[in-house]
Amino acid sequence: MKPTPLMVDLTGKNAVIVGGGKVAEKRARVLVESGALVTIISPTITQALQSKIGHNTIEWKQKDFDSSDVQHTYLVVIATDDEGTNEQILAACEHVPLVNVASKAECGNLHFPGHFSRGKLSVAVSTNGASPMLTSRIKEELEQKYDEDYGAYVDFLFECRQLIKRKPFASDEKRLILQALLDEAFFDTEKQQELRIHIERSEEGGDMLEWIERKTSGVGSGSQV
Ligand SMILES: C[C@@]1(CC(=O)O)c2cc3[nH]c(cc4nc(cc5[nH]c(cc(n2)[C@H]1CCC(=O)O)[C@@](C)(CC(=O)O)[C@@H]5CCC(=O)O)C(CC(=O)O)=C4CCC(=O)O)c(CCC(=O)O)c3CC(=O)O
Ligand SMILES: NC(=O)C1=CN([C@@H]2O[C@H](COP(=O)(O)OP(=O)(O)OC[C@H]3O[C@@H](n4cnc5c(N)ncnc54)[C@H](O)[C@@H]3O)[C@@H](O)[C@H]2O)C=CC1
Repeated sequence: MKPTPLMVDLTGKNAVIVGGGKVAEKRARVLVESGALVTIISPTITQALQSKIGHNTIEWKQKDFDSSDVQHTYLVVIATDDEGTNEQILAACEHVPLVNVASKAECGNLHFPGHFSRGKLSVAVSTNGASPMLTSRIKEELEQKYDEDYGAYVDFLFECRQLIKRKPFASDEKRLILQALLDEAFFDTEKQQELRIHIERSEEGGDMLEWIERKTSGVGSGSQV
């Protein structure tokens, strides 16, 4: 497998997880959050999974796997603790677009990276299966650096960018303004509010840049976050 990081929309897609253990539990959480319609095929499931059945979008078929379970599905997670069964499931998945093999990741075409979100910011870490523990450590470091408050800051950047896109500024000015918004001064919510108002009123890119320069330590001064 030669992995390519992509963002994928799974809303309303059928996803089958075979196995109901700890790995199935982790994958079910991610898939339900992404809006997929999840079916678990397994004779047993964990307590945590049991508490989710019937709510949101998880269904449980309490049975051993057979090949009809993976017809008409977009994504399959193979996560039983029986290697022979896992191989049999993989053989039945030829037509399935996305397949994750929990016990032998390189046999499928889908990996689950270590991942967290802060509002619109999404951070995913992968070592291409070399060391899940290193992934976990790097993810934890980044979670501390980009803490819970970061989501609101990314929302602010999103809003400003939408406003700036609609302005008649020259494209190089737009670029400089978008870059200047990354100055750490704009972590401050009062300054964010002032800036929003100023962008709304402003018709001149040059003036806008001068105003930002006065509010921050200067465009391109290296204090970007
Ligand atoms: C390919 C991949 C996923 C996939 O797509 O299935 C994969 C594959 C495998 N993991 C295995 C083992 C372990 N995985 C963890 C933990 C995590 N594993 C995660 C991701 C990934 N693991 C993907 C690649 C990520 C990358 O590219 O770096 C994390 C980050 C995210 C998550 O799982 O949600 C999560 C950290 C949670 C967090 O902090 O967020 C631990 C440690 C623990 O549990 O504490 C162990 C035991 C120690 C060890 O073995 O290292 C085995 C062997 C199984 C066996 O022995 O049978 C395989 C199979 C193989 O190696 O082929
Ligand atoms: N990718 C990853 O991050 C990791 C992968 N693994 C691998 O993932 C696999 C699953 O691990 P865990 O969830 O910890 O195992 P587990 O033992 O907690 O759960 C296994 C599940 O498979 C079910 N099962 C067994 N035979 C079945 C069949 N014929 N049809 C349907 N379901 C069946 C069992 O009822 C049970 O619910 C193992 O092969 C393990 O090596 C383990 C740890 C991490």
